[in-house]
Amino acid sequence: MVSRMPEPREAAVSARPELRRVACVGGGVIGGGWVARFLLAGIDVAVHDPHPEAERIVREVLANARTAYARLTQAPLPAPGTLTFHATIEAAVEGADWIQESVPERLDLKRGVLAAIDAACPAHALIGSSTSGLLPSDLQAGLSRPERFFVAHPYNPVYLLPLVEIVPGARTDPQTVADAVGLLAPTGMKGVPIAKEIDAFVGDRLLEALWREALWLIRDDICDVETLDDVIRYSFGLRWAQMGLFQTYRIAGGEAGMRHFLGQFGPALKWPWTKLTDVVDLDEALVEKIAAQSDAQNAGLSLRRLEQIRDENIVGILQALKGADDGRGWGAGKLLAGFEGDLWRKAQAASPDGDDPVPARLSARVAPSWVDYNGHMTEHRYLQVFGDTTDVLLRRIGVDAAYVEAGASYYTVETHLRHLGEARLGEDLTCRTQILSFDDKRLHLFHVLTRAGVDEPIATAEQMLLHVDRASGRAAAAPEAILSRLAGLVERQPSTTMPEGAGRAISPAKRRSDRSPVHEQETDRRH
Ligand SMILES: NC(=O)C1=CN([C@@H]2O[C@H](COP(=O)(O)OP(=O)(O)OC[C@H]3O[C@@H](n4cnc5c(N)ncnc54)[C@H](O)[C@@H]3O)[C@@H](O)[C@H]2O)C=CC1
Ligand SMILES: C[N+](C)(C)CC(=O)CC(=O)[O-]
Repeated sequence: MVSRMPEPREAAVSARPELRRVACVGGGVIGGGWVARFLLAGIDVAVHDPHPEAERIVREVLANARTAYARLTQAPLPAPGTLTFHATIEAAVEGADWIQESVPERLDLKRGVLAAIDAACPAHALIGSSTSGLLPSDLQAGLSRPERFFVAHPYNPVYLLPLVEIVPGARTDPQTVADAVGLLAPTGMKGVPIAKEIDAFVGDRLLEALWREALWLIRDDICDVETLDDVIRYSFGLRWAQMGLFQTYRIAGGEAGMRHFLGQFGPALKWPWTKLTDVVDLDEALVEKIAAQSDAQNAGLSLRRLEQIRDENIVGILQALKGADDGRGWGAGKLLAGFEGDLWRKAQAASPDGDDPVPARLSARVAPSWVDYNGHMTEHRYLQVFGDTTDVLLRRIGVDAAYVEAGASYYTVETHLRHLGEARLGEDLTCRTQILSFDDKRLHLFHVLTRAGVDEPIATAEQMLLHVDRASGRAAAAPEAILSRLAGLVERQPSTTMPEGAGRAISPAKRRSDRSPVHEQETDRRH
C-alpha cells in the first residue's frame, strides 16, 4: 500500500514573520525549558506561574541553558530576549505572538487556563500546549478560536532537544501547523507535524511502552533501576540518538536488509514477550522500592548536578552528530549545523563587513571535556579553537556554506602551534587573528589565544591556507570578491608588524651528550 503524505505537512510554508514575544503559562520543568529556548533565540518572554518560587526555578533552568549553549555553539547567538514575570495570564499574554501552555497534566486545569489565554491574547497569536498525551481536540473544545490551537509537545530539556511534535486537533487550521513549524525553526527546534491525533502522540507512546515494561522488571525483581539504566545506556540508547529504530533495524537485517529482518524477527511478534500490555499496579510498595533504588543510584548527585551532567552529555552527542556523515552532519547534528549556518548568515547580513577591525575574533570557554589528565586544556582543543577562528574569518570574507557547496573553499595546509601558558577548566578565552599576507591562492594567518580581557598569550597558531577547487582538490585562484574583502580587512587591521613568534620553527633539543655534565666537564678540561 502506498501511504499518503499527512495533511499538515502539505501546508509546508509559514506565512508569518519571526516570533518577537512569547508568553509561557506555567514555568516548571517544561515551561522553564521553553522560556530558555525562546529567550536564547532573542525572543522576549513573559511568564505567568502562581508558584511562589516560579522566578527562582525559571532562572535556575535558564542558568543551566546558558552554560549548555556556551558549550554547544560558537555561532553568534542573538542578544537574549527580555524576561518578565506577570501575576495574571492576561498580563502575560498581552502582545504575545505565541503562547505556550505548560501547566500540570489535568484536562480540567488546562481547559480553564487555555480559555483564559484564548480570551485575552492577541487575535494573531498561536496557542500551543505542552501536554504529553491529552488530545488536542479535547483541549480546544471550549476555545473561541480553536483554529489557532495545537499541541506542541517538546522533550526535556527543551532548550537542548530540538523535537516538538505538532499535533493538530479536529478544528486546527492546517496553516497553523505550518506556521508553528516555521516559527520554531529560528529557535533551533524541529517541529514535526503528526498526521492524526492519538493519545500520547508518537514519542510518548513509545516511551510509555518502554516504561511500562521497566516497571514490571523492577516489581518482579528481575533487575534493579541501576541495572536497567545500564542496559539502556550501554546498548541501544547509544544507537537511538543517531539512527532511531527503523534505520537501526535495517542494518540489523544484514545485507538482505529490512525484508530479511522482518522475515526473521516478525514471527517473534507472536511470542508472549513481544506483546506485554498489562499495566503494573503502582502501589505504595512499588513506589517505595523504585524511589529507594533511585535514591541509592543518585547518592551525592543533586538535581542541578544531574541536569548539568545530562546537558554536557547531550551537547557532546550533538557535536559528534554535527561532524558525522563526512562532516555533512547527521540527524539532530545536521539540524544544529543548519541552525548555526543561519546564525552566521544573520550576523553577516546585519553587519556585512563587520565593524571589528580585528579580522577574526572568537570567544570560547574551557569545557570539562576539553581538559586532560594534566588538569588543563588538551592539545587538540587548541587546534579546534584556532580552526574555529579561521572559520570566523572565512565566513567574514564570504567563504560560507553556500560558497563551499558551490565548489571552492580554503584548506589549511600547515599549522604551527605554540603553547605558552595553560588554559584551565571554565576559563573564558579569546582568540584574535592577524592576516600576515595573502595572494590569489594563499592566505597566511596568525592567531593569538588569551584569557578574556588579558593580553598575555596562552598559545599562538600560524596557519597557511590554500584556496582550493574542491572537485579537483587542487589550488585555484580565489575570485576577486574574496580577495578584495581580504584586502579591506588587511587595510583596517590594527597590527601591521610581524607578531612575536611568527615564522618560528621548532628549535631542536640539545643532544643528550651535549647536555651531560660529564661532557661539559670534559669540554672544560680541554679548555
Ligand atoms: N516533565 C516532562 O518530562 C515533560 C512534561 N510535559 C508536559 O508539560 C506540562 C508541564 O509539565 P511539567 O513542567 O513537568 O510540570 P511542573 O509541575 O514541573 O510544572 C507545572 C507548572 O505549572 C504551574 N501552574 C499550575 N497551575 C497554573 C496556572 N493556573 N497557571 C500557570 N501556571 C500554573 C505550576 O506552579 C508549575 O510550576 C504537562 O502538560 C506535561 O505533560 C511535556 C514534555 C515532557
Ligand atoms: C514523562 N513524560 C511523559 C512527561 C515525558 C514526555 O512527555 C517527554 C520526555 O521528555 O520524555
